[in-house]
Amino acid sequence: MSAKPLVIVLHGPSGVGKDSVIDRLRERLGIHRATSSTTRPPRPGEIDGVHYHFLTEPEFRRKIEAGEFAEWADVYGDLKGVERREIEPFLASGQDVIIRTDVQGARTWRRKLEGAVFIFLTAEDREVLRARLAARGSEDPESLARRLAALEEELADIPNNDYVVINRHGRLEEAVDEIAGIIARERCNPDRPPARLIA
Ligand SMILES: Nc1ncnc2c1ncn2[C@@H]1O[C@H](COP(=O)(O)OP(=O)(O)OP(=O)(O)O)[C@@H](O)[C@H]1O
Repeated sequence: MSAKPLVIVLHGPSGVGKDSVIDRLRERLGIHRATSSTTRPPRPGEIDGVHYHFLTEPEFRRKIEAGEFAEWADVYGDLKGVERREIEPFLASGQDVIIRTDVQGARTWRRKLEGAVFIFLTAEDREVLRARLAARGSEDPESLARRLAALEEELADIPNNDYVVINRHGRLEEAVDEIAGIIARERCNPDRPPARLIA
């Protein structure tokens, strides 16, 4: 039996290291990261087609109508989503795809994907996560409260995932090794149906 290409859905609390892990997996395994599309304007340094596909709202809505989005949502007034072209052609050519998302997105992807592997990335404990949020957030207590609530919502989703990986402080490479191992194993898992988007 030949190995089947995989879709990995990676999520976890803000600041836990999702982008860092994905960057290393791309370097090591050549996995394709599904680039999201958004209607928000690019921030300084962000490149169209690399960090996001930046679309106007009419363009985004036209693509929704045309069925081009695998998943999309209105996030505080900005439209965000992942187009099918970021997933299907890669699977067709035998390449693995990794999707970075949040807990809301993970819920949607569970309905939209068959055969995907859901990985929750977290830190050593809740206190590390809370401290990280407090350190990088604004002083605005409302925004910190919103971040802490989002953290609890992420953590409550842990049991709905296939794997939980801990990204320990200063030990990024160990988390990357662990995920690379999961990918190698799941590619050959005879019980997992081939990854596909549910139309
Ligand atoms: N194992 C680790 N040890 C120490 N620092 C780390 C580790 N993993 C990531 N970091 C650092 O933590 C910060 C946040 O990482 P990153 O941006 O990858 O997180 P994220 O989950 O993608 O965040 P967000 O969800 O907010 O976009 C970065 O400065 C990164 O270099």
